[in-house]
Amino acid sequence: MTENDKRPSMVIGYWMSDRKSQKLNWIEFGKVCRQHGYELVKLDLDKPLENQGPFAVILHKLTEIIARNDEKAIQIIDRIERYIKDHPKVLIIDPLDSVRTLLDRYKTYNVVLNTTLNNIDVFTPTFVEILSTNVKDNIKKLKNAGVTFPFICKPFVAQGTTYCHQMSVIFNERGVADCKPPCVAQSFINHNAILYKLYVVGDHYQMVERPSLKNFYASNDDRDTITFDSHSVSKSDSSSELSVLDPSESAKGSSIDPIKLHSIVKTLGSYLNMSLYGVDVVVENDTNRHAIIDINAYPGYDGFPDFFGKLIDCVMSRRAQSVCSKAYFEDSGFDTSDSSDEKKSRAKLNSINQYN
Ligand SMILES: O=P(O)(O)O[C@@H]1[C@@H](OP(=O)(O)O)[C@H](OP(=O)(O)O)[C@H](O)[C@H](OP(=O)(O)O)[C@H]1OP(=O)(O)O
Ligand SMILES: Nc1ncnc2c1ncn2[C@@H]1O[C@H](COP(=O)(O)OP(=O)(O)O)[C@@H](O)[C@H]1O
Ligand SMILES: [Mg+2]
Ligand SMILES: [Mg+2]
Repeated sequence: MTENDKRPSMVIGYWMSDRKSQKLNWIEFGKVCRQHGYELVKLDLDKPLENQGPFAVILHKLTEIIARNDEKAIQIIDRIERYIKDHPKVLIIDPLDSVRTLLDRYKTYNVVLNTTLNNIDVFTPTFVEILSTNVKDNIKKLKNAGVTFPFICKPFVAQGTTYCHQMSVIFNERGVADCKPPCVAQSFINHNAILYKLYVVGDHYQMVERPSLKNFYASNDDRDTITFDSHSVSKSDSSSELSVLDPSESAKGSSIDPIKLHSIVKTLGSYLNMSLYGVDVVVENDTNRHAIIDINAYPGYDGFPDFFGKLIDCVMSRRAQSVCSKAYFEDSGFDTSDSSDEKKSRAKLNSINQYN
């Protein structure tokens, strides 16, 4: 009998950085898993996964490896993707293609743009990708796209690198030279320095309030670009001077609309095909429109009550869904290991779900 034969049938293979598992106190999740009949096993990314499973679920935060994109990282991701392809019954939280979309801010904003959220005054501020250092061309591009001053420049890569949270606020044409391509330029939305973070775990979500950037206004060529690291502004313990409203401005609170938050979660979950994600929302002063400014794969969940309880619940309900849909389509003669059939089956399932 080998080590693997002794294991219970339901193993959750997981990977995240040691830093993240320590922060989450991940050992406790092992206990929760055992109470629900699962065993939690950390993946050894340097070895074939075949010898480490069999896995019922793969749960991961691989953003930093996907974003690294060097030879070794590519090899690791290839190995994982091959395993997933060869074992179509393994549930993956979350699919790597969905995570890749969220690693690219430009793609992410386009996803939001194409949802129906606009109908309920939830929007993504006007944005454009900046790929060149040619200031004249960039000014033209910004104008054509309708990006207005001030705007915020964000690195293309959204997560998993040291530079991806380095941003700048640009006030005038002179400042356009400070854009560091490849980046996304996005109109700045004044929101009285309050950020709402929506943390999502499957069907559960929680909103927490965080500090954010103060209101900014366009300024003729006299105002210099502000550069900042977002992690020094919008963490629960941040106290940046960039969050202090000017004395002339009243700190009237914006009113967050719980129905809008609910719609954001219900809508984005299916568009993104993600179970573990976070959405940053700001409420525009005066209009009260809700702007989605950032979406993060597997965020920090700081302040999320009973995170592990909700996580195991999410794993179990996603498994139930995927077992049911696979069984249904195997009965109907679909080859669920064939990705084109998988797409067809998903489309069919979606149409069935509309009637349930
Ligand atoms: O560690 P935290 O709590 O700051 O979590 C980070 C998230 O913060 P949040 O929970 O939204 O306040 C953070 O969200 P923001 O982009 O800061 O809004 C990222 O998701 C970050 O991921 P990565 O390290 O860039 O891959 C997250 O970092 P990881 O810990 O997941 O690496
Ligand atoms: N369009 C915007 N308008 C106003 N403030 C913004 C906008 N986009 C980002 N911010 C501010 O910048 C911070 C970082 O931006 P975000 O897109 O969330 O990047 P990160 O992935 O680094 O968290 C936010 O927490 C918010 O304070
Ligand atoms: Mg953010
Ligand atoms: Mg982010």
